[in-house]
Amino acid sequence: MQSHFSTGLVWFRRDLRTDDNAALSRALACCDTVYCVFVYDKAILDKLPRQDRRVEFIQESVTALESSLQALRGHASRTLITLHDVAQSAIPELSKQLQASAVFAARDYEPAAVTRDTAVQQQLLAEGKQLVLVKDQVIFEEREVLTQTGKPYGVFTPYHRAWLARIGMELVPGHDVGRGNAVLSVAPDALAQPLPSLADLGFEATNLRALGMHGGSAAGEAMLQDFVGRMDRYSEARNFPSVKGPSYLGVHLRFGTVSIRKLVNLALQRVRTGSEGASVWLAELAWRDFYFQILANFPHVATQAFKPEYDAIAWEQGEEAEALFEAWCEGKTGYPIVDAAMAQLNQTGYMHNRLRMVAGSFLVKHLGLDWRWGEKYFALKLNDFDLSANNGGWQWVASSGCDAQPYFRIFNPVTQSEKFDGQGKFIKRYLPQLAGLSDKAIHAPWLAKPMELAAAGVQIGSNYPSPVVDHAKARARTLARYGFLKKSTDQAGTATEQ
Ligand SMILES: Cc1cc2nc3c(=O)[nH]c(=O)nc-3n(C[C@H](O)[C@H](O)[C@H](O)COP(=O)(O)OP(=O)(O)OC[C@H]3O[C@@H](n4cnc5c(N)ncnc54)[C@H](O)[C@@H]3O)c2cc1C
Repeated sequence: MQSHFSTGLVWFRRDLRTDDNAALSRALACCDTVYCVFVYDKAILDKLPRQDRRVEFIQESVTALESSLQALRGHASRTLITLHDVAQSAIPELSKQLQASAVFAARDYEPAAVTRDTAVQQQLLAEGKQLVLVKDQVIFEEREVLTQTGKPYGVFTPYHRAWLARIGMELVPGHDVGRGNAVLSVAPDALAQPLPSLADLGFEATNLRALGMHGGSAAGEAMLQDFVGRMDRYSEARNFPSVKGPSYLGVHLRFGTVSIRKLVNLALQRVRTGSEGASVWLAELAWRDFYFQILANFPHVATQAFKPEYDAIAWEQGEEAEALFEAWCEGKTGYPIVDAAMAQLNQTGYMHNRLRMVAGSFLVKHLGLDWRWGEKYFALKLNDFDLSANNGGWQWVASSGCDAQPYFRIFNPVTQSEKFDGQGKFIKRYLPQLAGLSDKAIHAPWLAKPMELAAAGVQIGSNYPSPVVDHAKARARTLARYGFLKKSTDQAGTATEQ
């Protein structure tokens, strides 16, 4: 395979930064001239609603990327070519126009991206050009951490141990982009169009800015710095949705406005000084890699259960099921912790991890709905939506995934609410109509005394819904629904509740 090219093209996708960027670094190292492009891919964008926080985040990130490339080049002329087109055909076309003999990009592991990249590669090969895909999004790819018999891991704990052992005592090496000013080229005049605005792309502004969220690597760095001071307390704080416990970096990881290696190295340095919080956070970053390798090694999970026997579950169907689904999507189930979680998702595009588990479990194990319905809704709404982690999370709550919770473990939404939002602070933030209820009543308002409800101005069935299902009955139905798995998996034992 050729290792030196006169002209190369860097195709930015989920790596919208210059710092520690593997594709950019590789292109700078082996080309005499390097062009850069970002494609607003119509194959993806045309399917999205016209207001989408992710598109706004990307648009801001692309603008910031252009500034970073100009800084790297040491010149304020247009460096990043942007296209609004179908990437699969636009990239080979552009490489022809630029006479680039190689296109460099960070490897993407999602099935649709793999199909697109294979098609691009074939078109380039037909022209005698190369598509050079490099690892950037993950610490270890799907064949890098394997069991002793050379198989992919399906259980997290031994994977995590092997993942840490593979990193060893060193920090994870980064990617140098120092040669930028010598090799980066300005965009040719014909392609040096102004960067498209949101309106140019056919999208409308969302509440992203009002939420204080910004795209771009400077915003990612600011968020990281904000978290660094909290990292040591992560293990205690991360479970309580009203507390600023997690990093909120998911969306920056999704679009590559932070480098995963930088995060892992920061965590590793803290772990080595004995920080429990850093160790737990590092494990979350390993979960991210874990689900990436699950999707890459077992691509059937994108549409089917990881454990095939779980595809035989008979989910609720029909009008009533659809009405329950709608109530869940809109945060009108009558269970405050679930409804507040859904309100957080709908209003901000973020949902706290504990609540993703509780709201997800509620959909599957209280409403009896197919986990894929919930997965699809999260995919539409989450700013940090990532097929591998979302699918892994949903298959975890549905018990159909690798290393998932056993099917007979059913989160009790009221107990979860009492445990993780004891004073109802989170609930009150998203369901202000319940703000007058006591710490005890807020978790299950339908059980409150009429006097307390009246004093708090809460009318069940009017300004707050009655519960759409009864917990005990729903639980019994779920145990029956999953019951046929008892023999085949031999995992049942005693039914437990969390
Ligand atoms: C049903 C369900 C759906 C989910 N969907 C997504 C999704 O679409 N995208 C996504 O990134 N995460 C998803 N998660 C995992 C997790 O909830 C989010 O990563 C986390 O809440 C993001 O917030 P944060 O950035 O503040 O995370 P932090 O707690 O600060 O963690 C740091 C990073 O570690 C990674 N991470 C943390 N937990 C997990 C996990 N369980 N699995 C994989 N990676 C993890 C993420 O990249 C996260 O940004 C899902 C979990 C569940 C239960």
